[in-house]
Amino acid sequence: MLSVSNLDLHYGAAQALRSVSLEVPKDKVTCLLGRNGVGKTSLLRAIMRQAAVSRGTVTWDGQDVTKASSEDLARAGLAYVPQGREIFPLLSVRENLQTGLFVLPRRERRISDEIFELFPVLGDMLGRRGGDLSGGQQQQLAIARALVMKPRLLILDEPTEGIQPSIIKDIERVIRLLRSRGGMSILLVEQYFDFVRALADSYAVMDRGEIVMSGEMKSDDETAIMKHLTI
Ligand SMILES: Nc1ncnc2c1ncn2[C@@H]1O[C@H](COP(=O)(O)OP(=O)(O)OP(=O)(O)O)[C@@H](O)[C@H]1O
Repeated sequence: MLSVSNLDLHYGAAQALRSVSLEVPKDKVTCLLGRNGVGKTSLLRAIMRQAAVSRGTVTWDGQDVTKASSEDLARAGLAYVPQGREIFPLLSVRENLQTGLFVLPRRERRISDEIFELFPVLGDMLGRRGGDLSGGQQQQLAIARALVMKPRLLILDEPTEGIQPSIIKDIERVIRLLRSRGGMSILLVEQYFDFVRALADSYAVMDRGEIVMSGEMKSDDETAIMKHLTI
């Protein structure tokens, strides 16, 4: 389980996270919701040690990882798909996928067939340059590259952003499959509530740097959640 307690994060004088606490239970899908600019990405970057916190702790399976390196976190089973995907545009699809292999023991360093069962389109495009893929295909590649690492926690930052509906459906199908298979926790950041409604086991809503609501995903809470997502 990932456990975040009382995180504060500042950009200069501006405070982006205010005593944020969040739990991501084992083998469940937890969704972090909130409007633009409320601090969702900052929280993910703090967890992944891409941004320095001014207070608070992050533990993973009971170990304090607040000061671990990004590489240690990857080896400990955390994989992060950032917003905007950040695939390598000049590398081929195969080479992009191979960049995820470094965290695995040497004898396990191969891309499993399962990746292409989840994302058949990537199997047809192995030699294509990442930068030549459509936005939706790049998102699939970014998720696949994270899955190559065989993570125990998959962190996805707005995977539906700017993606066409048919590929959103594909990504939803993959998350549903990973969830039903077990062995992986998922932390999904979204603004698009319709996407998470049926996928999430639990949720947290952020507003202005704080968690303002959280709990199990129940239809009773939808109206209150929506209030925080609309302007
Ligand atoms: N590197 C940075 N330097 C200064 N301010 C930043 C930086 N990154 C984010 N911010 C500010 O911190 C606040 C939280 O931003 P953050 O990106 O975490 O929000 P978000 O909820 O993920 O929004 P979005 O959905 O647009 O990504 C915003 O006011 C943003 O302008």
